Amino acid sequence: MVQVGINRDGYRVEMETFSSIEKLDEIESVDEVSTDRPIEFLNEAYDKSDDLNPDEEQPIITVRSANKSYKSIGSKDAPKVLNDFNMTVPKRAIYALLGSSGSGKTTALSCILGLRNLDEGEIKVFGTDPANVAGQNIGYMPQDLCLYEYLTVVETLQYFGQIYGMDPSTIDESIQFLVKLLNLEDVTNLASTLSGGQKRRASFAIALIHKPQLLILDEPTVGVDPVLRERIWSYLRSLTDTQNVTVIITTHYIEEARQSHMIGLMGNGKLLYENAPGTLLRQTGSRLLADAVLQVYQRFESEESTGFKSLEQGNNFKESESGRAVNSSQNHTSEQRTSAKMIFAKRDNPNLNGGPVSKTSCSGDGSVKTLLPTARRTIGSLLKRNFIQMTRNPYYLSFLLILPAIQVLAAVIAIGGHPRDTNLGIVNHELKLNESQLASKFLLSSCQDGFYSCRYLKLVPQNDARLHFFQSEEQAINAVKDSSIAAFIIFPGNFTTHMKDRIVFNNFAESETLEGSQIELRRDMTGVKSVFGLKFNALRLFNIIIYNNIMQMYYLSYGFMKSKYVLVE
Ligand SMILES: Nc1ncnc2c1ncn2[C@@H]1O[C@H](COP(=O)(O)OP(=O)(O)OP(=O)(O)O)[C@@H](O)[C@H]1O
Repeated sequence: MVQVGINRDGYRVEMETFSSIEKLDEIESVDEVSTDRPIEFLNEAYDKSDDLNPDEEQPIITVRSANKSYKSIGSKDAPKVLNDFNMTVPKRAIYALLGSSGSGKTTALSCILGLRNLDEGEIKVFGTDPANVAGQNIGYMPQDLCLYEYLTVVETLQYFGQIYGMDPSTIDESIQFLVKLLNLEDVTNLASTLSGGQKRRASFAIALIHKPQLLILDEPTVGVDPVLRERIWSYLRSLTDTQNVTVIITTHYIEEARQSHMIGLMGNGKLLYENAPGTLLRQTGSRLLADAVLQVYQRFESEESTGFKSLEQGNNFKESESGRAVNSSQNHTSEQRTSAKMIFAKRDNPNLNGGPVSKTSCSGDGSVKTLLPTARRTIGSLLKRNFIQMTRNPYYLSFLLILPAIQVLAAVIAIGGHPRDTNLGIVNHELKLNESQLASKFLLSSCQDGFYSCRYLKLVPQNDARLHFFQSEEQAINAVKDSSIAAFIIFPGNFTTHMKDRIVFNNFAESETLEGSQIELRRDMTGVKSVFGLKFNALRLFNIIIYNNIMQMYYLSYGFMKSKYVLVE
């Protein structure tokens, strides 16, 4: 089948179209185009939309009275981006959504995809809420490209194929086809090195890779040369004609929308007109779709400024048999009808706007048995993608490698490491040291092992702490204040006796016993670094002495220590 298009110089070009993967080989010579016929031939060749027969019985998407605004924090009255927006996309149709920049096309598409929620209104996709539609059934090409910088085009396509649960041979087959279709020559190049047009084509390929039932394409032909653009449209037509696919496409190239089955014109968040492009051409008496669309907008603007007019008042569009007004649907509410501003002709085909919607079956039955392999594949492909990305990005990789070292360093700087040569005070009420003993620097060797406090202190490694004995807590606090010691430990009088009682009576021990079997660590919190380490160390020693010497025998748990802090100003 010969398809006719227009080249950059306004000349007619011809090329063969194809409708399936098998036929792709036949159209490899897309460069062999004829440029010898002027633009006049174009209109006739393009104007095929009325011959098309999308399955009008089954709208695949219906949008009713949709309202949406982007509310930012603090702003109460954000303008409506979708303002009582209605839309009906028949099954197996190419639906071109046209409108000026900022008219709300992308917003409408993102709501249809379930990426954004409406403020009011209803959207049905495959007869259900968009949130319930399985990803496999939809191919979406966003305006912002969805490529991974450090993956090649092939790897990206493989990744998405796996995510969609395709088997490797089908993925390869699809990739081969899409490479030819979209002239993706440099498929082994990283996405970051592709030109803008190449990136768009790769993004388009991602939307097509899993052969979805519904394609939503946000300006797929931007930056694509006219011959390839024509080829893309031919392919979309073949998908709708032969493979039951439905396409919604946005474009700023109005003439190319002649190849769609339906056009929807958006303005100020409303759908102003919805019909076959051929019908619009007839209604407006235009030869170019751009002229016809312009007339619609002019009419809309004049009605906006003069107030609403009824259809009969000043409608100079020719009526068409199949023409239909977007907002005058019999299925719409009276409020919707009141809000209709642009009415071209009566709607003769009730099937287009409403009726039951068939629900496409999702792949798999949703049971754990079928979900598990899919989940495994998805996790596998995610891991593979992350691994490739990581290994190709030297900065990221080096960061990942040194991250644990940075974390350890930060922890050491913040809380301090193992204490070394810390001056540790001891107030041991068990020993009842007198002034002369303290003055002559009481030595640990004089501490008798019968006291558990002595056993404890003998476990303190000499490198970690130098012990300084004090008679009272006040003396120790003063030492902390003048920085002679960083912390001190208090052993209560009869510590050993209370410890033994506690072990014997366990949960039935009296509060005096519980109090008397605790040691206190008081620390100078102005030097957070060293005292954190001290606490850990003191606890560890306490645990060792108690556990090794006593508790192990009775199978008791430990945790008798409490700490108090001294803040030195
Ligand atoms: N995330 C957002 N937050 C706030 N405002 C937004 C956001 N996205 C879009 N808008 C605003 O909503 C309006 C419609 O944007 P939208 O992208 O839907 O238009 P569009 O018709 O797709 O435009 P274009 O043809 O240029 O892509 C614009 O005024 C835009 O600034």
